[in-house]
Amino acid sequence: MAYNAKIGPSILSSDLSCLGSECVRMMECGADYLHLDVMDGHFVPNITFGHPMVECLRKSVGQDPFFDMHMMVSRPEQWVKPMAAAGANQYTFHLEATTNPGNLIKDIKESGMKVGLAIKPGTTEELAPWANHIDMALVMTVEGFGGQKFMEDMMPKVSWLRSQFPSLDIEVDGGVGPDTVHKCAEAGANMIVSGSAVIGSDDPRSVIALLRTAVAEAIQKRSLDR
Ligand SMILES: O=C(CO)[C@@H](O)[C@H](O)COP(=O)(O)O
Ligand SMILES: [Fe+2]
Repeated sequence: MAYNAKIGPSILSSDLSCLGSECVRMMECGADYLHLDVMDGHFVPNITFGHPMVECLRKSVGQDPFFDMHMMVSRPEQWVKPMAAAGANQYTFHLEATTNPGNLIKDIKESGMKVGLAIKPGTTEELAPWANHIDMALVMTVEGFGGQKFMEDMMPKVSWLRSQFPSLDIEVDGGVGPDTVHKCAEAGANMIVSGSAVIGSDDPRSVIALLRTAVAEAIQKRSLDR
């Protein structure tokens, strides 16, 4: 079991006029990484930001914070090099957005980034053939934008992936917070994206600690059960 509990606030839920200081605040509150949602208004209905913003953020927060780029874009191939140059650490693309995942995985690795592969709620076992070639699988637990209700019916997908790929980093994203994290952790997710529940809280440090404890306890229980 090579994976750890990691908590990544989705900074889209923060005051976007202060993104740099919000990123720093999340890291100071104990975040393990930062989850940055890129939406192009085509693959999903909303628009957020692109690589110029990531470049500014990297300059503002320094080299340390790990940027997990959640690329909710059509044609993810076109942003690999710009995102790598801007300072992204992991490029998480959607399986639904490409006809050639193998080439894209290769390009991402050659650009020096880790590879994340995301699936929308309607996509299931299509991820499996790629699981041994990626660093992380992202199981979406909402459709398309922040602040929505957690889809518990995605948990069998997480459990199945965990049973098949015992060492893979598995991330969940969408509606995850103190009320829903236990279900994710028990199913086998170890990377937790949380936007509104962390950033909207008066005490983000405590929420991050609670999320991490829930995942760490589930990991420990799983290792004892083996
Ligand atoms: O990718 C997405 C939404 O599509 C997310 O990263 C959300 O931004 C998470 O926000 P919450 O649902 O946790 O508020
Ligand atoms: Fe996301």
